Amino acid sequence: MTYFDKSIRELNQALVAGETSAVALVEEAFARIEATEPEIHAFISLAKDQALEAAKASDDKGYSTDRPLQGIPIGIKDNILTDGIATTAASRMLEDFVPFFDATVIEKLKAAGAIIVGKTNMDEFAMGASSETSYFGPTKNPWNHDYVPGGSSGGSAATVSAGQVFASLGSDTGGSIRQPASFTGIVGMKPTYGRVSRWGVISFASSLDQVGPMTRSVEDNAIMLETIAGHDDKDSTSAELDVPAFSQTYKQGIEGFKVAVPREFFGPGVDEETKTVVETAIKQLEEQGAQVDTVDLPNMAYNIPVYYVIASAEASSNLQRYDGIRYGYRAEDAESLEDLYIKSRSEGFGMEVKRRLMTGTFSIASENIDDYFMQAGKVRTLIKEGFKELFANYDLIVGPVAPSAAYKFGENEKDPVATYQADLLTVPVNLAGLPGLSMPAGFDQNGLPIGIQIIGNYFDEESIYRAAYSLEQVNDASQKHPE
Ligand SMILES: NC(=O)C[C@H](N)C(=O)O
Repeated sequence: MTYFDKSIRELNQALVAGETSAVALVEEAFARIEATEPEIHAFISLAKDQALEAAKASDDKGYSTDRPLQGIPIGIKDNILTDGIATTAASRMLEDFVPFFDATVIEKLKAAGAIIVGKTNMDEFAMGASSETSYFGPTKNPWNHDYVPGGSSGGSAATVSAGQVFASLGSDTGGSIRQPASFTGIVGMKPTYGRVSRWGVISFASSLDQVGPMTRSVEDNAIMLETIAGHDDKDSTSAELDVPAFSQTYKQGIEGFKVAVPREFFGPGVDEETKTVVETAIKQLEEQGAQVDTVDLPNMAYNIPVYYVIASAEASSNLQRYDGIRYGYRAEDAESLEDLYIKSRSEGFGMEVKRRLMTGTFSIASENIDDYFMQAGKVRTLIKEGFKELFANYDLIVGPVAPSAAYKFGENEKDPVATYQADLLTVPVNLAGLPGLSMPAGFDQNGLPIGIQIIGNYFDEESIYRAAYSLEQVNDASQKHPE
């Protein structure tokens, strides 16, 4: 019997009833990984021995319905530290780095009994939107191997979409959970900034980064977020708020919810198929009891420049630690200290990372900071204000996740700015620090998934899950899976 079309709760019931075991689930996960991985390449490293050991311990302990994640095989993005399992951020710089402690989110997942099968592929240091910038080579889209799975959490998306594991963790700085979820037809949640601890997560842009779950259903997603969320003394940006019971309230419906649809989310650059699919899904939300209004969201045109100034500036500061001395890649035959810095960083970082570090360093140089970084900060405040005004009157904001479905490999390679511009619908959510979810809404003419984005007010992931679940009941896009 195969369990790979089952939800986490169904698996838990099967484990409680003794119909299967964690060892059987892990073995099945690895059988599927061995069958599909040569084509898909969702993982940078696998941890079969550790996973089987954890599965045995889990089976010995026994199961109960209040521990839904116990015994469930999951994947973890390779920028989240895992004790004893290599964590590379898909960079040559960290190729040999094996952490000796777990990130807080990993501690929490392990405490809940989840079983880590491996570390998923990604764009190098999470910089990219196609997983093509990985030092270890790209991940393929399980729906069609000629197409990218999105990024930067492309491996986490592909492994869940391909049914290798039941859930994964991704990180989202400017869309890195939501866009690959959209491209691979799964559910991806970027929680509110501060909802989930980032202690032990390799920093990219600290005012934007958030960790979140990627799953095949809304219910699975709510279970995962409930497990990883909450205040952490080790991360001063994590909010001192109780975690709502997301996995209990998601079925409460959306009768009377006020939903805003910004005109700007359907502007130039967004293709017609995407608009049609998302508009149909919005009608379905209306049929479920939501009151939908078309609105204006000002300052949308500034999102991309503001994001790429702020994210790159923060990256240039965060990535200074990779200097060839403390840890990470060290170039051989350096002739001086400066030479060591230059050679190690030149050889250890890939093209896209270097591009961000150079533009980021430029925008915080003393002669430029007022014109670039400070200016971007001011516009960011205006962008936040725009959302705040909408949320004074609305419960949710919805629109597309990305301007199109997945594209073919190599399509954006020569034009990094085109790749940046495709982030236009996801980055405003990070700039404002709001929660946003992507879920399947339909398909394009090539049969590739198209997602809808549901954005909530600060720390209101609950309303997002309620809307997402309501839509999941009437929209059949979530029912389809790649062959
Ligand atoms: N990291 C992300 O969230 C993805 C975004 N496309 C970036 O490259 O910055």
